[in-house]
Parts: sequence; structure tokens; C-alpha cells
Amino acid sequence: MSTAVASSLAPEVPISDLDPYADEVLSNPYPYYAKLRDLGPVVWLDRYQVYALARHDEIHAVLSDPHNFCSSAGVGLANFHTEEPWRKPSIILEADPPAHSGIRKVVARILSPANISKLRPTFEAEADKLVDRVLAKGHFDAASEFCEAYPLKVFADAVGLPAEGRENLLPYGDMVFNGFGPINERFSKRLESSSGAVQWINNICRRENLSENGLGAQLYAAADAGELTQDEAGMLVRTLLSAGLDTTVFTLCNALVSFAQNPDQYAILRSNPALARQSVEEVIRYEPTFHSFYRTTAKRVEIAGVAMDTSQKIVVFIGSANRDPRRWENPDKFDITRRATGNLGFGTGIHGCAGQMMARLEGDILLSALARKMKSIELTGEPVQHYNNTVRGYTSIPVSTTTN
Ligand SMILES: O=C(O)c1ccc(-n2ccnc2)cc1
Repeated sequence: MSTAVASSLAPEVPISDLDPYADEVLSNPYPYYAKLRDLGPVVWLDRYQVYALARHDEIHAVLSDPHNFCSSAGVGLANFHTEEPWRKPSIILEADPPAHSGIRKVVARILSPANISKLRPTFEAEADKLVDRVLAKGHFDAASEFCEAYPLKVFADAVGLPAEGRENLLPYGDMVFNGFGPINERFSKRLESSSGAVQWINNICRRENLSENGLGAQLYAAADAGELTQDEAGMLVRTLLSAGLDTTVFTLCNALVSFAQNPDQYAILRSNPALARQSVEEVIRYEPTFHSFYRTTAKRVEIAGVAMDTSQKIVVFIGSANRDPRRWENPDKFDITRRATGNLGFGTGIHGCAGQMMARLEGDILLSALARKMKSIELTGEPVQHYNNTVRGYTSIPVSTTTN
């Protein structure tokens, strides 16, 4: 498509030359999101030749309408209907009904509160051990020694992974999340340096490499019961490992930085550690890990009066929806006393995050364990941000802490 598209666009679609993947935007996207929201309900990003939605209501509507806005063309910038994906498409994330429905049902059961609540005693014991270890140090890196360590232990154990080789998990997830953006230098560099990780992931998802009763084994048991094929079970183990590590690591990073930067909010949590679960919700709203997603029009369709052709890519900025003053009061304030449920940090609709209860379990347990023992936390240096096309978090968060 060329300028012809621009001239055939209805006049009311504002055109922006924003590059959402530029470092300066990724380092603090919120002012750019505000500009996009003010431009209009639908904006044309000329650089990538895609429509962009930055307001809550239009994003909610598109994510709730898989019939008109499909996922099988890929949920990143690449259109699987016209170009080769970098890896085999996900049978749940990059699928539409009816193929999606049966797969989702199995994954939803395995990640349901009923099934994962059995993990709580183990998750709590590991959280107490980790909190005691880092608080004994007084000074530590809350990213590498705390926020990364916890999911890499408890979630990887829950899936049934062996102890060795786990250093492949975050680089693999980084590739997956870069892959939802353009094939830019950031993505291709990661792709080159992580071919070993791809091999390791494909191998570790095999049934014989997983523990007897983990979440991975439960997926293969569903195949034995005829709900999936054995191959689909293996692909869904890949899903758990693609989706379940970097996201929770960065959510915990964003929580720690948000609390360190808002000590009044940490004091509230400290006074009532039972607020941990609600504060995870506010972290997901205020600093969502997952910032942008795409859908593809499945037919000629209209959004906010803008007529779109079929096969058009639309980027929805979830991070912007969660800061939209049309939906949230004082959206730029980190406030753990607000009711943040219903925010779009976990998406919504049939593709709403299948792992959200796992993410909440990990966040609730780790933050309440911290709040019970850590009196205060402060940054002893600038947190080092992690740059990725789609997710936001940190690779280093130097802190000093005081205990009871
Ligand atoms: O099936 C997969 O490979 C896959 C599924 C879901 C995600 N995801 C996106 C945002 N939170 C999780 C990533 C990868």
C-alpha cells in the first residue's frame, strides 16, 4: 500500500508519524499515548501502514469482537496471511473460533483457580525463602535477584521443568514478545543470539522431559483423554513457557518500581498486606507489562465511523487504554486503594489472558510476603529498563531495604 491508502482514507482519520517502537517512546510511552488519544478514536500510523487505537472504549470493543477482528493473521504487526511467521503460530493465541475454542477450554481448566490453588503452599514457602534471602542482604538487585528468581523457580517448577537450562526461558520469551512488533534490529539481534534457546524450548516441551504431575504433564494427559493431540499438548507447553515467564517477571519488576517510587503506597500495603492482591491489579493497570497487540479486520468493518477494508492490521495500545481519562479517574496516579479490576492489562474477551490467575497468585503471594517483612524499600540507583517491542519491565532495580 502506498499514498493511495492515505488519499482513500476518510478525511477524519488523523495520520501520525509516531514510531511506537523507538527507544524514546518505549522508555516512556505515556505522553505519546496521550497525543494519540487526543488525535482521535482511530489514527493511521503512516510508518507501519496500520490503524492505531489508543482510547479505552474502542480497544475494549475490538478485543471483544473476534468475529470482525481476528487473531489468526497473527497478533503482531506481521500479517500471517501474507508473510511467513518466524515460528509456528500459536494454536491458542493466533487462532480464531472454532479452532480456538476447544484448545482454550483445556488451557483454561489447567490454569483455573481450582487447579492452581493447589500450588499456593509451595508458592508461599518459596516466597518466604526468597524474601528472607534478599532482606538479609539489605542491598540487592530487585530485578535479577528477586523478580526474575521467583517465577523462574515457582512457575517453571509448576510446569514441570528440570532445574538445568532455565537460563533459556527469559531470552526465549524476549524473542516471542519482540516478535509481535516489527522485525527491527532489536528483534533480529535477539533472534540471532537465541537460536540455542529455540532448540532448548522445542526439546524441553517434549513429554519425557517434564515431571510427572506438572502443568505440562496435565496437558499431555488431556491429549491421552482425547481432548488434544499429542502435538497440540506440546505446543501448549510452549505456550506456557512463551507466555508465563517474562510477563510475570516484568509485572513484579513494575510492582517493585511503582512501590519504590510511591512510598506512601508501599506504606498502605505494609499496614495491610492483604491488599497485595488488589495492588497487583493496580500495577497491571498503571504499568502493564504487555503494551501493544494487533488484530486484523476479517471483513470490511467500521470503528468509530471509520470504514476499514478487510485484512487491515490494527494496533491496540493496552497501556494507553489503562491511562485513558475517559475511563479512569486520575489515571496517572498509582493508587492501590482504587478498584482497578476491569482494566485491559490482561486483555478481555475470548483471548483474555489465560494465565491471569497464575499471575495474580504469584504477585499476591510474593508481595504479601514482602509486605509482612520489609519495612521500607528505596532505589539506590536508576532502574535499568528492558527494551522490547511489546513488553515493558526492568533488567536491574538496585534497592536498599529495611526490615521490621
Ligand atoms: O501461545 C503462545 O505462544 C503465547 C500465548 C500468549 C502470550 N501472551 C501474550 C500476552 N501474554 C501472554 C504469548 C505467547
